[in-house]
Amino acid sequence: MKVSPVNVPPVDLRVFPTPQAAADAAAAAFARAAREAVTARGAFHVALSGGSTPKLMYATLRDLPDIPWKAVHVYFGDERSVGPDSPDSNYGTAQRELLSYVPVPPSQIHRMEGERRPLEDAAAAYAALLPERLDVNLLGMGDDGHTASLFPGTAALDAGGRAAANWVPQQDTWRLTMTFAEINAARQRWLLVAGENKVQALADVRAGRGDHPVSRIQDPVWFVDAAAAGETEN
Ligand SMILES: O=C1O[C@H](COP(=O)(O)O)[C@@H](O)[C@H](O)[C@H]1O
Repeated sequence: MKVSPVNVPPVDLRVFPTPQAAADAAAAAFARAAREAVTARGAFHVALSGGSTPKLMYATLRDLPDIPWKAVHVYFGDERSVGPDSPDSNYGTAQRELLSYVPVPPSQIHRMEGERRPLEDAAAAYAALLPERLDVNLLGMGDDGHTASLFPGTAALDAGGRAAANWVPQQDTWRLTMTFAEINAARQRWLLVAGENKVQALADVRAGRGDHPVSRIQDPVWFVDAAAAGETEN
């Protein structure tokens, strides 16, 4: 089934001069959203993304004051089919770069069990532990326009439910991923995107071209560096 892009202009796209400036802005937004959610509902439910882009944001976040970490509940938008100690684990990256520095109670950190087999059981278990509604879903975008582990042409693009196991032929591997239904049910969706290698996919999305999975995210806030936005000077 072909779904029309939904985040074509006008979109909330914020462009920053450097990857660090984009990361700092996303970290500041995280701190603000956490305080607001805790004030309003007593907890902040946030899903983190994988890949390398969020590392700068994590490094900023761990030093920001006034984040109510004890009321933060952490989830993941996707995971590789590996255990938590693998260098490829999205949970492992978040643990090393952020969670080991901040006082989030371990019982409030909910990783996807990438080592579990069959992987469908891990997806079902994850769907069952997700909160009623995430406050913020922090996502990234690959240079092929994938987001979470929703890659172009893969079955999970059209999966129902909240989480799915997804065969990704481009990577010759299985992944765990939140579904678009779950991503779009969050109160807010943020895309943190940096690097020249993302420029074509982002230009396509902004122009409403192609069928990039990331285009199915409804009303995202984009935190983008100038290189990804194609705004660097020659
Ligand atoms: O495979 C993945 O890729 C995307 C983008 O990663 P990046 O390294 O280019 O930042 C990421 O958002 C996703 O969570 C991850 O598993």
